Amino acid sequence: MDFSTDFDTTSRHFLDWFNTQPGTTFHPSLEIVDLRGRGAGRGMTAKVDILQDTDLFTIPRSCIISKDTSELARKLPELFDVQIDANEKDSGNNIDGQDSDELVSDLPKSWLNLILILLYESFHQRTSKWSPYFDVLPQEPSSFDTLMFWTDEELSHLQASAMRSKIGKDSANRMFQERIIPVVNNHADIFYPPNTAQLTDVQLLEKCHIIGSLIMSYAFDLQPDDDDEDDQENEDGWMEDRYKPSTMGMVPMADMLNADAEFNAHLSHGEENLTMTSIREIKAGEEVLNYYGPLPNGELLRRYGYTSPKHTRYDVVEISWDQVKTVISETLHIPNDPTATTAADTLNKTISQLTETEAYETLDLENGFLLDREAGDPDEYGLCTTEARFTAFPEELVSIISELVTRLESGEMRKKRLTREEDKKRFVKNRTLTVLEAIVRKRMAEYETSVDVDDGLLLREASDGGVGRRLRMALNVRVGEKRLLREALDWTEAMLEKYKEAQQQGSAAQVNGQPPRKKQRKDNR
Ligand SMILES: C[S@@+](CC[C@H](N)C(=O)[O-])C[C@H]1O[C@@H](n2cnc3c(N)ncnc32)[C@H](O)[C@@H]1O
Repeated sequence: MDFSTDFDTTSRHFLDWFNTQPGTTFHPSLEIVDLRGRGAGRGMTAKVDILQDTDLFTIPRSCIISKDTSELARKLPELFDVQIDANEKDSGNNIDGQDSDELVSDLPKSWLNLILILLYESFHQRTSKWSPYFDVLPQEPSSFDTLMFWTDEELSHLQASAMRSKIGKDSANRMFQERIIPVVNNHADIFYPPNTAQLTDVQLLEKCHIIGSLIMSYAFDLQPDDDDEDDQENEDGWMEDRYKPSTMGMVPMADMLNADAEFNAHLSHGEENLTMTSIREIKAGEEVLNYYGPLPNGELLRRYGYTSPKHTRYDVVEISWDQVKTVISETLHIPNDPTATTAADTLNKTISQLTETEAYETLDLENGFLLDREAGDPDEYGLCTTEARFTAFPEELVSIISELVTRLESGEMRKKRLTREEDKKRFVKNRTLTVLEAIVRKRMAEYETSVDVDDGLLLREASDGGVGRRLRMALNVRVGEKRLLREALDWTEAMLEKYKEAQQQGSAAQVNGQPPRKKQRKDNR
């Protein structure tokens, strides 16, 4: 069988099915295309130029798979009536920035509901009204490139990226075993069609991972109605289409769009329908693109299984508190404290005293710190018009290091006879920058290869595709992080240089102003 014809036939069946659903619309200038050649699966392109503000397609809410439409919710209403726990309320689907173990145990009810619904619907796929839709959805582990499905060897190519600790496979297993598998087994008569073999727990667990990953990369949050929800928009008026507190659902056709940091389509949520609209002109042959939010490439890879050069502007590097503490202990002069046995004790004591103060008591050091760029938001046409630049370290990080310098190096300041407030401030700033520089260098050293080596590998990939898709994406993530560290280092060195100049000018000003006598005599000789 011709592989691509099969792919196109499945796409066509899906489109035909979509067009026969009551209330749907699909603009005749659009087509579903095969983008596997560039690792992007199915996507949608414009056949001719499409004007801004054109309705591209409309999906009635009745066509969405959710608790409002699935038979499962009617057959087992008790599963869906459960009140949302206080700690789940408004956690929405926002799983940003959480570590793996918190990640899944806190999974909101809307995710759990949709996992159960999709298990039910996929078991009844043959008779389901969504059958042609299921045919275009990935249903095998091999269809996913999200980090959950990478081998340890593949993950090792991410080197020192914090993404490796954010996959959460163990906690996902636990959550599926505790909150999904027993429900399916206890209601096997409903979940499985008559005369079908039940899955073993091992098979169910694998299926849960597939469905969980499908939801992560395909599902939408269903806002009640855009008109009622104006206040949920961010400053630029962009509501990201995922990860908001609400019901989750699978939205046929909307999820056939790929996405990028620059995009040209937007999904609005009406009372009866969801409508995808062009937010600027889409030229013939151009891909129609949605927006997943300002995600760094590592996060894009974890959730969606791809990386994009346009998302590099949102790249981040995590710095753990342990790393900060190690550098502080290696860089600052820790004074002798008769009540502490070692320098490490003195440092710990100083940190405890500091974090007990009002200014720092709410700071959770164990969360670490995030380096990123000032990247701005896409404009109303979905374009990123400002250059993304590293402009500062996180305020809390700078503040805590400055405080520790002030407390730990007061003896150094005395030794240097720094009595004027401005001299002390300059000293603290300088030492803070020195610590920050050392932190960045240490973090850089954790990656096994340099940017140059990685660039060489990426060049090889570009010329002969030699390194493979997953290694290329891992390279994109780790190179992006290293470039950000490089920018942070350049910025820090430039600031240190500025302070050095200011210090020199400061001492020159002292000489010109009220110079110490001894020095003046010496200079005059
Ligand atoms: C909502 S689906 C989009 C349709 C999908 N391409 C398909 O074939 O079904 C999201 C998935 O599409 C892929 N994708 C989305 N945007 C992409 C892009 N810019 N480049 C490559 N793959 C992309 C990723 O695999 C992602 O998990």
